[in-house]
Amino acid sequence: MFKIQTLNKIDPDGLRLFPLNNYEIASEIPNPDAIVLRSFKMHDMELPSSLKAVARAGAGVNNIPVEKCTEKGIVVFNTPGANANGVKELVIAGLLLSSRDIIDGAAWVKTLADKGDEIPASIEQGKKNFGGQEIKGKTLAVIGLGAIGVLVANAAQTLGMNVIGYDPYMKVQQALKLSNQVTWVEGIQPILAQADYVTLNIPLTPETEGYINKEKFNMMKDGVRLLNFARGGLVNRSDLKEAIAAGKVSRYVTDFPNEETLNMDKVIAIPHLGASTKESETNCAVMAVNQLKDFIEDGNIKNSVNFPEAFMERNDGARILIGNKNIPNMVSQISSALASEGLNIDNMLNKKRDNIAYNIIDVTRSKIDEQLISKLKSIEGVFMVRIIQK
Ligand SMILES: NC(=O)C1=CN([C@@H]2O[C@H](COP(=O)(O)OP(=O)(O)OC[C@H]3O[C@@H](n4cnc5c(N)ncnc54)[C@H](O)[C@@H]3O)[C@@H](O)[C@H]2O)C=CC1
Ligand SMILES: O=C(O)CCC(=O)C(=O)O
Repeated sequence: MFKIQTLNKIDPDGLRLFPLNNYEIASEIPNPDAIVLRSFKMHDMELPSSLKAVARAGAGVNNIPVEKCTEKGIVVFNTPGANANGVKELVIAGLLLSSRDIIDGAAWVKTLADKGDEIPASIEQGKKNFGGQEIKGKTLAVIGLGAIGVLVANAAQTLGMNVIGYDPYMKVQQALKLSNQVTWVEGIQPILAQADYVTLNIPLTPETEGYINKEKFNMMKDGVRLLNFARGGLVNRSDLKEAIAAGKVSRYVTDFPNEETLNMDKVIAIPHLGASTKESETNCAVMAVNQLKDFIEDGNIKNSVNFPEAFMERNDGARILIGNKNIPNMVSQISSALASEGLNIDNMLNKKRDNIAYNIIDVTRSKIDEQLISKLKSIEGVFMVRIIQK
């Protein structure tokens, strides 16, 4: 029986893919084999020694101690692109909310509820206070052309915006999806200088923390509208406050408000709703669960943020999974250890990512003595060993 701990509410259409005869799923469960979560912050959590994998039903992994997981041989997955359409639609809503005074206007019109027959005339009289501008013909800078950024760029372009994009690390598969009407800009200064609207669609990492700061605000046009559906920590709050007070930023739309931004003028705050649609929640849960099952049952890895991609068809024998430092002479030491137990390697995959390597080894024997685990773990550089018996 595999034990799965859920740290957030996970869409049932995903969870039901775990066959109940083989999996136990609960929000509190001792010695879990794997964790599935959304935005729960794991940084202060003790990682149980039983834990083999963490699956983020979503894109951002800044709530997971990825480095610590890697050291402990815990594979961390996310679900690239699975909620991108949900976020794209909210970013488009954010573009419109920042352009038309829909929120204030809708709140004001409610105050007329007891005015009876005077309501139509009051509306016509008062609506001048809630005017706006159209997005057509305006320039939108998309910072980060990943799953969400590309969808936002393409959609905004079809709404008549002049769309420019910036992403020094853009993947080929994303480039192929980007409309040829979107202009690629090489530097951050030239893209910010042209934009009437800026949307942030990059991950929060130690490198991007406080990415939008005084220096970047100074590169922007006066009255720019800034949309942040990525993470609150990307924007330096005190610099934002100054930029709003100086009229540099005319609207800040954020899916990640906090005490400071909620108390700032010109801020449109949304309670992290980017991926809160049935479609996105199901897509993320289904992808997370399928990836997790494939890893737990067969050791295959797809869409991990810390381990290499690895897939090997199984034979009729047992499977050995080994994580080790990416240093010379590991494969030969591992092979010798297996040979010393009389095990015959039938098939083997060795994949590398940065400073780690991951091996899937199928042997001809269907049952292996579990003491092989400690033998393999005693090899210097090996940090994870698992045996999947047939
Ligand atoms: N509001 C919400 O509910 C959601 C928010 N997000 C946030 O949006 C972020 C992006 O999501 P996806 O597009 O799915 O991820 P992704 O990984 O497909 O795209 C991120 C892109 O940002 C680029 N990038 C990284 N650093 C950059 C930099 N310094 N300058 C310019 N580009 C940079 C990468 O090359 C990549 O193309 C996530 O990391 C997450 O924080 C994601 C999903 C839902
Ligand atoms: O699961 C959620 O609602 C959060 C989605 C998100 O922020 C992400 O996927 O990075």
